[in-house]
Amino acid sequence: MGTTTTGQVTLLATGGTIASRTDSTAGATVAADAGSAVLASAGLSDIAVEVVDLMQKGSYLLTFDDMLAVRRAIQAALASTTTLGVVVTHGTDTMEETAYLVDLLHDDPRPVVFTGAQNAADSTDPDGPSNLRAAIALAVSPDARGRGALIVFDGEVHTVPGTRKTQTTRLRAFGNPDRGAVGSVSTAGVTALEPAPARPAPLGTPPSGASTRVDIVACYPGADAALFSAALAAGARGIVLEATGLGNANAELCEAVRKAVRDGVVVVTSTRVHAGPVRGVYGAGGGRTLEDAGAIPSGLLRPSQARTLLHALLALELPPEDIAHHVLRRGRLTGDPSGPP
Ligand SMILES: NC(=O)C[C@H](N)C(=O)O
Repeated sequence: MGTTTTGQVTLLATGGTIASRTDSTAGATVAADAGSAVLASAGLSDIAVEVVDLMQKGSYLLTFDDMLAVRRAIQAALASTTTLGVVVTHGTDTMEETAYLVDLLHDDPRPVVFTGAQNAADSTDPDGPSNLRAAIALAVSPDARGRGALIVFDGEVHTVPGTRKTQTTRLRAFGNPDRGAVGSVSTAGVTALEPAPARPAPLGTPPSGASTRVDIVACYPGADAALFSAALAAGARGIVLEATGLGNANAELCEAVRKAVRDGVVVVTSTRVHAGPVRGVYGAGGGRTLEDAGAIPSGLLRPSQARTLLHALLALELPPEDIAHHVLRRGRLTGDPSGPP
């Protein structure tokens, strides 16, 4: 790897395809390997790695509180002054949510690097070992300090806001359509990163998010307010709209949003479009009407991360004005050219 280090990396294993094998009788692929097996697959001998087995799950099974458990395990690892950085092995489906929650709360200069795999550990061409080698190289790199959480996958390094899973099968699984990758890690473990951007102050860590319900409601041609109302009836304190285009809905949904906001529910408008900011431009049920109804535009955050942010802010019991401030500010942090953070 070419890096001389004193200290160790903590490998926090949570499951995912990087730890998965296919059961020949059931024919299904499930998380099966402990962290020690995941580490052994990387074949590293020149760096001390301490393995912590936190869970063994496909990331599609995780709850908000599982993600908070990842945050707490990172804090515990960083309590040791000899820990240089933390690598989290994680399923790819919801890595963008866990990494974003960790990034929002991270209050230490040492790096937390998320990685995983597209091909299972027992496949003919597993990508987990090379991704893990890159993640460990990044975790010990002085260049990675002060950047919060990072995602490394297929040699690319991403800051977390705005980054998401963009491929179901190809090895380059993650992308940030608005700002691109911020660096790379070579197969020899050499890291090259753009200068670190300024980071906002970390949020406090909520004790739990289990009693805070936040739903995502999709907008599409002909959508009525039935699903939005069902979310409210189920107890949602926050709703993220996966709106169309610049962040548009329709008159019926806007009316439902107006009533919900009046009742204290926080509504955030995101979009189903790949890239670009949400903007309140259109009336008659569009994004401008949604803003008038009290919905907060998510900037460049897509529904998965807008929901994670809203969940954290509501679990922290912040007042609605503060929630709006955080959503507006952090929605711009992914590189929206329309304004400074
Ligand atoms: N590639 C993956 O890791 C997908 C997996 N099903 C997960 O999210 O756990």
